[in-house]
Amino acid sequence: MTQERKHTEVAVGILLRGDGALLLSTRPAGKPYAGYWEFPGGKLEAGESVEQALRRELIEELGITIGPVQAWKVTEHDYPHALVRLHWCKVRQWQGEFEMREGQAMSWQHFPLQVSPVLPGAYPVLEWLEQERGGG
Ligand SMILES: Nc1nc2c([nH]c(=O)n2[C@H]2C[C@H](O)[C@@H](COP(=O)(O)OP(=O)(O)OP(=O)(O)O)O2)c(=O)[nH]1
Repeated sequence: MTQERKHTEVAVGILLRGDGALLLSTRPAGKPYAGYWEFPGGKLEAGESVEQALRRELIEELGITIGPVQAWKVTEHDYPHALVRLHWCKVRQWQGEFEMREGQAMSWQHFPLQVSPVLPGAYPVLEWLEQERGGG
């Protein structure tokens, strides 16, 4: 019998600064793809909405409290470790000082990105963001 792989639901934040820069951070040691650059976020816990998960994850990972969350796109990526459904949200306001609570590195980036490698699940969204900026 074939079994459908169950999706892992993930909330991902695209933090946009006034000058158009976006925030990327590295995946902590011990996780799949450790050291790869990604947008901050993480898996939904039981009973959580995308927005609730994103608020929780950004406090846990970065120490910031986010303002309005704009649901933007939904993508899927099939990794060896998981089939993920990524719920991409734009965030333009937040409060608090950035603290890398999981030992990550962070970087505000413009296109073309100056960091690599980036998680493959983020490629489509990076392309759309770049197009929005008239970059190609
Ligand atoms: N945060 C984030 N995850 C992404 C991106 N692109 C992408 O494919 N993913 C995938 C990688 C992981 O399989 C999944 C996120 O899960 P995770 O392991 O980082 O989440 P988590 O912080 O809740 O992890 P955990 O340690 O609590 O299990 O989504 C991205 O840009 N940001």
